[in-house]
Amino acid sequence: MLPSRLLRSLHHPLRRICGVNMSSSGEKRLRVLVDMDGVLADFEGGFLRKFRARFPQEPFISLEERRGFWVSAQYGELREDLCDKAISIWESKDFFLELEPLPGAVEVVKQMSQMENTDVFICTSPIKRYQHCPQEKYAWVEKHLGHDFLDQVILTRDKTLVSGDILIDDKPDILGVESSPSWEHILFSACHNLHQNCPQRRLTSWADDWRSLLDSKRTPDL
Ligand SMILES: Cc1cn([C@H]2C[C@H](O)[C@@H](COP(=O)(O)O)O2)c(=O)[nH]c1=O
Ligand SMILES: [Mg+2]
Repeated sequence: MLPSRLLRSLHHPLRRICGVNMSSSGEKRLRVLVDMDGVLADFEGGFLRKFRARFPQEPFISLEERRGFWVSAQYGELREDLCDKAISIWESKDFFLELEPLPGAVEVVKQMSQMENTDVFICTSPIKRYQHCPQEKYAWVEKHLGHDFLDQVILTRDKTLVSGDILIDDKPDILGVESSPSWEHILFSACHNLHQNCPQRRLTSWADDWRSLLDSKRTPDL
């Protein structure tokens, strides 16, 4: 790796060849990956509302009682057939599109993406039943963040393959084929992970100090 002062004097394509993501002013750019379900979009709230509306006679799990990432698993433990009933909710048309943004999420992502030397990408996993979900995820981003933001959407079922400095995600275990992902996983607090003692640094909500978190990952200009 070349010293950053030397890299700054190089032309842009060479900087890229050297594998360093630098701005024209010579500072290293921070790449932030932001998850969607449970971080930007209220998956848990949207699920519970639609589950109760569709299956009013069935037992349900309140948000306070949620434990573990997989909604389907906890419903299956409650009663075996409830697992498939839960899955049928997020496989339905308009489920992903109609999710409400979590408080502050849209405003923060807009602010973050306007920060100097900061690139923000939405990194989200679609379900395998693809009839509605992938298209609705794009439509959600367009609706809440605008058409231009579609350039910054990454749909993948393996986030370990995506390079970045930070991944803000509510899933405590993010696994894939890459055993050593480039990003630091910042755990976004959600009803299902509140009671878990996880090793990651947390962002407790979008009212938390996300700016300091980003700054802690910026490398000082040498
Ligand atoms: C809770 C839960 C979620 N899913 C699906 C729904 C989303 O497509 C992904 C989560 O995506 P993220 O990028 O990790 O936020 O998982 C599911 O299939 N089963 C569940 O119980
Ligand atoms: Mg998530």
